[in-house]
Amino acid sequence: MNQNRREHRQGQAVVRGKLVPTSTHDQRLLARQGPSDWVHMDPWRVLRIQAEFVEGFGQLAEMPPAVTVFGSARTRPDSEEYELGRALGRKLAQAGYAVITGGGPGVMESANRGASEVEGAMSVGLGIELPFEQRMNDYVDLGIEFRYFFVRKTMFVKYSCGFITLPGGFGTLDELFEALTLVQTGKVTSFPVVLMGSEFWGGLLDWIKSSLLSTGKIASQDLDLITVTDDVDEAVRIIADADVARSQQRMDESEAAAVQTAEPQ
Ligand SMILES: CC(C)=CCNc1ncnc2c1ncn2[C@@H]1O[C@H](COP(=O)(O)O)[C@@H](O)[C@H]1O
Repeated sequence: MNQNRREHRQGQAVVRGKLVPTSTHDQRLLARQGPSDWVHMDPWRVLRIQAEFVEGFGQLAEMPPAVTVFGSARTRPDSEEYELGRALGRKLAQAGYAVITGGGPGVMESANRGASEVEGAMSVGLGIELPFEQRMNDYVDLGIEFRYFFVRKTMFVKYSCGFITLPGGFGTLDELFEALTLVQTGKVTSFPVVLMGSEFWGGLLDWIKSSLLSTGKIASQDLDLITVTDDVDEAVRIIADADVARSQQRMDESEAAAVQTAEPQ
């Protein structure tokens, strides 16, 4: 048997050899030009997208409180950043959090690896179908493969109580700024966004202040949405403090609702 045949994961399926497609589901969905039969299939595609949401929600419904760790797919296992991600995954798991990543290599692998080293902890990978071969890293206990980036992103936000971002490239920046926009616009509340690596992120923060803040593109309180640290313990503490604040807020809200119901109309 040929062990070197090309392999590709499509949702729950694995295809090999000549069945490996030349494009991904995301690419086909986003392609605006081309034969018109693709366009006519879009309404049907919605059902597949819907199924992906159903599958994701179903698989993740029983998750304990979780934290998502983002960062470069290209970080090497012998680097300091990898060690940082591994230590972070371990500390988050020791604090009782499940660790969610994109399930890929680099920082994702390091955080999953750290979590997997803690007895009883849960290490989750939410993978994405990409045009080139890749596989879920070995340290994932629960792995779910998504066809569509936007479905996967919903899962990261819905099932975690904060994001911690290590150094990364475009993918990491996309995830970081999406999280910040959701918090800034009040779509999610009490949701900490922590950047680890002050040297790496320093330049971006300077630019945010010198360009975005100084020209009024963001408000000064928006800067408070981001915390930068090099300390793994501090990163975990920020997440845990926000958790306490969120629980308190929920208790206050349900008490207020109970008082309102009890009051005579
Ligand atoms: C070697 C290589 C590039 C593999 C790519 N394999 C991947 N597998 C899963 N998630 C990914 C992958 N690449 C990018 N991402 C997503 O984008 C982020 C990293 O992108 P980047 O390397 O910073 O821009 C991750 O947090 C992840 O959610």
